[in-house]
Amino acid sequence: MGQDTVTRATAKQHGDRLGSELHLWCQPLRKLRQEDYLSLGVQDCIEGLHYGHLPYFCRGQVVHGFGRGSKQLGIPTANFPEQVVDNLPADLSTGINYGWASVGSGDVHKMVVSTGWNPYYKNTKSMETHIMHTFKEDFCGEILNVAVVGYFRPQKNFDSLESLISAIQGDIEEAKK
Ligand SMILES: Cc1cc2nc3c(=O)[nH]c(=O)nc-3n(C[C@H](O)[C@H](O)[C@H](O)COP(=O)(O)O)c2cc1C
Ligand SMILES: Nc1ncnc2c1ncn2[C@@H]1O[C@H](COP(=O)(O)OP(=O)(O)O)[C@@H](O)[C@H]1O
Repeated sequence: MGQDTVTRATAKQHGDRLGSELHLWCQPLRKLRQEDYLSLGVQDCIEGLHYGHLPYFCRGQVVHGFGRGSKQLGIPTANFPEQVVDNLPADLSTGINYGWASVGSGDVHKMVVSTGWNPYYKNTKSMETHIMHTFKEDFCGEILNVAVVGYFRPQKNFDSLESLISAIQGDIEEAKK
């Protein structure tokens, strides 16, 4: 299946949800070569299309989370509001995914995103995105756009904060490949 097929299928699948915004998301995917697709998990995308959940596009206004990302983990994560989390499709697995993100109409960067109940903290369901970019300022209140293109692993419990941090850093390294 060629890359145009993936983006057309994606556009058809998600067109109603995102309307005219969608073509913006197809651009970074189109620029990639076949081997980049595979390393980014486009095989996952292709397989995901059969199951109807990947790639998954969503956007929402960034809200404050539980205030632990920067302070406890040293890894800031932008939280989606309840409406976005509550409207995630039932067939989108919880766990750790990766893909692309932009803030407002800014540049598109790689990202890792964690969706679920954070077994280490046992909180309410959240969807938290770490964008692999250094921002000059906090962007709480701005619109976050994400394109989830692949899946890494389920959320896990850990016996120490250090182990949780090390797992997240491993995900970030994996997403750089
Ligand atoms: C890539 C990534 C992987 C994560 N993996 C887990 C996990 O396996 N288990 C878990 O309890 N939380 C996991 N988290 C969620 C962190 O616990 C969460 O981001 C942290 O609690 C900060 O939340 P806050 O921004 O709402 O304060 C992960 C977060 C990211 C970005
Ligand atoms: N690279 C980044 N990825 C995600 N959020 C970032 C990043 N850089 C700065 N931020 C900011 O940090 C905030 C998240 O910080 P965090 O400490 O996890 O707090 P909270 O739990 O209150 O959301 C985001 O809302 C965003 O404004």
